Amino acid sequence: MAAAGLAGRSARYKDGGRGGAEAEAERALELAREARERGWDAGSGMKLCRAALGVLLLAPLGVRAVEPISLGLALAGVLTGYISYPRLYCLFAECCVQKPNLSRKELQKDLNSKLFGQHLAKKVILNAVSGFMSNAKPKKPLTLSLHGWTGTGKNFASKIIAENIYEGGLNSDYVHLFVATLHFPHASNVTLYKDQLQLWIRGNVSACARSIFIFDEMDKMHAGLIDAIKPFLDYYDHVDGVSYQKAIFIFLSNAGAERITDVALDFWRSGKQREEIKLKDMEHALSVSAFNNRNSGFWHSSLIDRNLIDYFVPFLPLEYKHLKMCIRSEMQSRGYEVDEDIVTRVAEEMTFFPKEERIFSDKGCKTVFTKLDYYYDD
Ligand SMILES: Nc1ncnc2c1ncn2[C@@H]1O[C@H](COP(=O)(O)OP(=O)(O)OP(=O)(O)O)[C@@H](O)[C@H]1O
Repeated sequence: MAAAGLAGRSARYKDGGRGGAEAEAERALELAREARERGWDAGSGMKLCRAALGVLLLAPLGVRAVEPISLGLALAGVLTGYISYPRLYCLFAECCVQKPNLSRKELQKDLNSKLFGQHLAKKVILNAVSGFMSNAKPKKPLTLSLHGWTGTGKNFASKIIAENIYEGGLNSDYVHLFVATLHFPHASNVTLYKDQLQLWIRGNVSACARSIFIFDEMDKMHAGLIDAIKPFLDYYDHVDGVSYQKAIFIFLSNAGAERITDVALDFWRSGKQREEIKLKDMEHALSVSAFNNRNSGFWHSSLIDRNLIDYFVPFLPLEYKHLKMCIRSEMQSRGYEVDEDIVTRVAEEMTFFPKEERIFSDKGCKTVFTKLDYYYDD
């Protein structure tokens, strides 16, 4: 039906008399508008508009030499094909909701094979993200707050989530990363940042409802700034005509890392496996410590107060055996054969805490890769 309607529209244009590249561009724009009305996302609409612009730009380069009706037919055919078969279009260009049915299995496989020593984070992320993505009408956006010691995989886990939703992962047009010290450096500009943040998020969610926003260094964000996005995270169907319910917000922070370490240390000292640690052993404590920590971007934040964060996800400090796993994985990704002797030597160069027991790496897996360079410097 849709294809017939659009084909009919372009057939009528053929007799319209103007011909030429301008008219083709107009037709393409009209098709783009119609595609948008039919519920296509704005990102794809924009790309169709760009296609129209392309025709206009090609005109002076001799495209006019092509017989206008054939050109029109070809262009309309391609555009109609794109509109009738969005997936076809998405084979060639990035689309909003590129993988509409996120594969729970793929996400699970990625988390299991890539993220080491984080049984709690894996479980929460898998259930939260796959459940949210399979819900056609979520009541609010998904909000995850990832907490833990440096180098334990918070950014890495966000990358895995992004890659399972958009092929471009963190480089996708629909995934946006904010780093507190880079994007919001000056305390005196908080009011300005609040306005900019709202505008940026509103613009991007209007273009793609399934946008992903990652806020790194939440513990360095000026208090109060993050509250600017509270209306977008709440249970509203629309805010000023825009629905935020399909977006994903991920907050990363070191706040609460001491609390997580204390629990992990208690388990270790009492001879229990770290895999026995349950989410309930930490989740509440994490939200309280983020809320009460003056140095946290969540300090007295209404996002916590109003229960708008869906999950507080603890990242456990990494042990010697996890560092070895990171090193092996890096060797494989560089195409080297795993050399256990080098793995051990690199892992032993790292420093561990607490001083007496030396259990947890104080930089997580963060610097093991540069240390590896030393052994392959030939
Ligand atoms: N648990 C882990 N499993 C596998 N690799 C990891 C893990 N933690 C860290 N890494 C590796 O170390 C790199 C740095 O980790 P990442 O940036 O995710 O740490 P982070 O927790 O975000 O640290 P920070 O709080 O300092 O920002 C990752 O890109 C990844 O390669």
